[in-house]
Amino acid sequence: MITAHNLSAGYRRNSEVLQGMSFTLEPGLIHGLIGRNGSGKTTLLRVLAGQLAADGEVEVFGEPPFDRASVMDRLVLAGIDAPLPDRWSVSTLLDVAAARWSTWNPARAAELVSRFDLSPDTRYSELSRGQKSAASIVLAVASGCELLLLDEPYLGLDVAKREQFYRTLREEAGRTIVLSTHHLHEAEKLLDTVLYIDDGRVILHGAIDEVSARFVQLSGASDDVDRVLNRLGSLRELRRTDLSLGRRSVVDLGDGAADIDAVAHAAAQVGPVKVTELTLENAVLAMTTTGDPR
Ligand SMILES: Nc1ncnc2c1ncn2[C@@H]1O[C@H](COP(=O)(O)OP(=O)(O)OP(=O)(O)O)[C@@H](O)[C@H]1O
Repeated sequence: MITAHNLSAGYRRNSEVLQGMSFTLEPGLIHGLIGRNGSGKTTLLRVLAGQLAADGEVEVFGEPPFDRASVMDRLVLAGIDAPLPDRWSVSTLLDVAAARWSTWNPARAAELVSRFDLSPDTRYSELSRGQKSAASIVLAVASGCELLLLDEPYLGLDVAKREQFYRTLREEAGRTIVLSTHHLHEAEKLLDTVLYIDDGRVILHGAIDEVSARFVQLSGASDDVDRVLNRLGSLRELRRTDLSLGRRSVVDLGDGAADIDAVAHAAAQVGPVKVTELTLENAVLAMTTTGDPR
C-alpha cells in the first residue's frame, strides 16, 4: 500500500528534512508515526498525501503520489496543518466534502457530528481548537477514503473526546490509517505498527508487540547491571539513571537472540538486578532523551 525507498524531501529553505527513509506500511492496519517535535512527521504525511515532492522512491496505491489525482482521490490528510476555510459553517464543510468524495458517507458524518457535539451552523473560524480537530476528524472518517493520514488530529480535544476519537478509529478497522501522535500511552492499544523517526530518518519500525518487547529496564547495583550487560554482549544501553544505591538502565535488546527471559536469566546469575518490561512510551522517552549513552 505505502512503500518508500531512500525517500528524501524538504522545503526550499530547509531541503533535508527527510533523509533516505525506507519502509513499507501494509494496508488495513493502523500505523503510528512518532518522533520528537520537528522530526519530520508532518513532512512525511504531506509527501504521502501527494502535496510535497520527494526524491527517491515513494509509492501509495502503487503510484508515486505527488500531485497525482488518482492517488489523492483515495486518501485524506487531516490535521492542524490542513486548515479549512474560515467562513464555512460545519454544514457547508460537510456539503463540500460530500461533493469532493464519491465515497462520502452522510450517515457516518451525521453520527460523528453528534458524537463530537458539533453545531452544524457554526463557522469554522468560530470553532474552538478542539472543535476544529473534531471537524477534521469527522471529514476524514466520513470521506470513506481508503487511506487516512491523520496528523495529530486530537489537538485540543478533551479527555472524553479523545476517547471518542480512539473509539471512532477502532470502528474504522480495515481501513489504512497513519496516525502521527505524541500521545503514545493512549494510542498504543490502538496501533498495529509503529514507525519512529528522528531527524528525518527511520529509527525503529515494526509491529507494536515486537517493538515493545525490545526494551527492558534493569535496576540494581551499577556493577551488577554492568555484569548483566556484559554477559549478554549485544544489548544497547539507551538511558542510564543514577540512583542512590546503584542505577537504572533502559536497554534495547535489538533484533538479536536475547529476549526478556534471557535478560532475567542472566540477571538471576549475577545478583539482585530487577528486570522489568517497559511501556512503548517509556522506551521512546529513553530513546529521545538527550545525553543517553548510545
Ligand atoms: N514550510 C516549511 N518550510 C521550511 N521548513 C519547514 C516547513 N515546514 C516544516 N519545516 C521544517 O521541517 C522540519 C520538520 O517539520 P515537521 O513539521 O515535518 O515536523 P513534525 O515531526 O511534524 O513536528 P511536530 O511534532 O512538532 O509537529 C522542521 O525543522 C521544520 O522547521
